[in-house]
Amino acid sequence: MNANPATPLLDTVSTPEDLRKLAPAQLRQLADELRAEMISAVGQTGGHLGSGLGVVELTVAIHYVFDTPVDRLIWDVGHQAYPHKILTGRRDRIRTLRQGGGLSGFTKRSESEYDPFGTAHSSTSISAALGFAIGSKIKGEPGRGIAVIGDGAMSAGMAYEAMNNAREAGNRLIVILNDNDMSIAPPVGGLSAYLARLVSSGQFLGLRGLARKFARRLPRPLHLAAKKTDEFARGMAMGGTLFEELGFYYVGPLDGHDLDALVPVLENVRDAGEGPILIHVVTQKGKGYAPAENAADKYHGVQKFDVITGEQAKAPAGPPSYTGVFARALTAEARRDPTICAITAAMPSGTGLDSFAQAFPDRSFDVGIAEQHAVTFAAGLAAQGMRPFCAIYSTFLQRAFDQVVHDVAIQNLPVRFAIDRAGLVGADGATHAGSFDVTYLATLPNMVVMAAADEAELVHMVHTAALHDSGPIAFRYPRGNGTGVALPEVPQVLEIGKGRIVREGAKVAILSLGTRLTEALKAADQLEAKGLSTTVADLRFAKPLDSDLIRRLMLSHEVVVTVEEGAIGGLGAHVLTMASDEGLTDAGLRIRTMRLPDVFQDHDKPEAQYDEAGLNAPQIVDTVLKALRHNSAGVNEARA
Ligand SMILES: Cc1ncc(C[n+]2csc(CCOP(=O)(O)OP(=O)(O)O)c2C)c(N)n1
Ligand SMILES: CC(=O)[C@@H](O)[C@H](O)COP(=O)(O)O
Ligand SMILES: [Mg+2]
Repeated sequence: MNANPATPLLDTVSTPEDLRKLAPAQLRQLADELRAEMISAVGQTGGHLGSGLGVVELTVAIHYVFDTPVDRLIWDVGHQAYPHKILTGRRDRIRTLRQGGGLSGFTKRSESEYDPFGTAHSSTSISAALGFAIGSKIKGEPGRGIAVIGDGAMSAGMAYEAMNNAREAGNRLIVILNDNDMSIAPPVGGLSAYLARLVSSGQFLGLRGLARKFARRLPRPLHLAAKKTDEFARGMAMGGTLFEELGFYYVGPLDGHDLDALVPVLENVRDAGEGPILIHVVTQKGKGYAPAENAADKYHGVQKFDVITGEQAKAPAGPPSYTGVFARALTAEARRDPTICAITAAMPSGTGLDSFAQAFPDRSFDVGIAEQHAVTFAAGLAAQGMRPFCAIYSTFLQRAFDQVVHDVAIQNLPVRFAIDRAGLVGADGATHAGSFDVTYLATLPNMVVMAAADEAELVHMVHTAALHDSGPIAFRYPRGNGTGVALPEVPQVLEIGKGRIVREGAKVAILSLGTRLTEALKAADQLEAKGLSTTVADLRFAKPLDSDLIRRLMLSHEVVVTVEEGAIGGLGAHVLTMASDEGLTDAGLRIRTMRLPDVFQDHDKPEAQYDEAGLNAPQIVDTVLKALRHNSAGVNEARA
């Protein structure tokens, strides 16, 4: 018991070992203190709030009952893991969340032994937990795989691939379905309706009902043991659930905020003979904090906020967000063209399609966390003569690469890809960086790949994509706000594969793709101040390249530098390939490609990330100067 009641219990709990010394009766107080600490911390840092609030009791109960970190606990997506981080030795750093050098906003192996697996992209937890479970079983080591997965994450196919394979793990795999009837937006699809039926069909299980139902689900020896408890009553048979059909013992639904129900069930499950087991807990996203409970999005992602009022810090009024510009441009296109429709994979607000859906509910589709399905669904729509816009963050589109190749590019279907969060995204870090879309798309035959240099260009690209019926086309744009440039009254149709000269010079040419254009122009000013006349081109297209423009600049300038917000294999690679194919590099032309470094960059502010990546104006200037200092011995000083 807590020696000094005046001391908050949370102050006595640094790790789960400390937690497990508490009496069950103390867990309620601990959970309340944990919730308060999380609200206080996120009020100062911003981040993901609603999800973590909903799993405070679950976090306490899991660490209380199971032998973490020997039992491998994996939080699907990981955005709900702040209470987990506070209870696993990171309370002292919780106010560094999502800041440069601070804690990650998701679970991360390098951060703690209590984070056995990094998460952030959804629906990976069951597969990973299965891996841990089978691994420890084969090695004869103790330890289970415990996956906590949300109802939203359960809408992704990968979760079923894992469950289909789970029988191998026996009782070493435990899946806890955290059903709060929310994704980022309200959940969609048949699964959501099914879970709602499960929850509504049986009352929340109290201990008696649980002992009854749970006992019925256990293999005979344990069933008999359960029979002895004074709680046991004649069991009621629960109709076979989807999960039981997949080979899981289904336990639930139970109240995920009731520690008196959670702890005994988890203890039973811990000691159960067979498996795998799926425990269905029902929680409330935003639980315990009225501003979150009352918000439509349950405060899924928040800015810093006043914990008393819940009022979030407002970003200073500035240029419109790229997301908002995209959504308004697409809505205008859809007014003009009834075949235009839009698809999101559970990110209606993040992609701006929530506003599109208000205007065109019958032409807007939220398919759940199902990017692979989203792409092939779009391919089907396109094959049927619709003009589908698939709006998926760059990083999440990675999950559907084969669908882009196999179902869209090979068939040359006119699917439009609106790729938001292109480039470095800041606080979400490496898992969410939009680093690879130019690399993985511009390599595909038939694909057209555009990158908007500013919000006016984005309007033109939405229009160009809307009218492009001869095959797939993608346009990318970053997280955050535009440059403040005036938006066009009338969008232009851009000529496919044609870039534009933004600034005329003579000695140095900077070939920019996307929003690095601002830094390229700053660099040109600095180079001009050093007497180096600099041309700046906005190539607009990574594929097809504007070969005429690039050739002309290469034949008339001494140094050519490409700059892009993407990894190797993107614009620079294509320009170098074109130059070498045409022998343009034979005459000693100095070409340098500037791109994201070959590392996964941690979270920080985007401007700091681009500084670290070496893609800001001073680094562009430095690259040019080093290229000009290239000495006759052929040793490139740039490497020095
Ligand atoms: C592959 C992928 N697509 C989209 C997202 C964006 N995303 C983050 S959390 C979330 C909703 C998750 O819902 P749920 O699993 O129910 O968790 P909850 O927030 O309700 O706790 C989504 C769509 C993601 N992380 N990964
Ligand atoms: C956890 C998750 O994957 C999403 O909530 C993501 O963090 C949203 O990113 P944006 O904040 O860029 O919309
Ligand atoms: Mg949910």
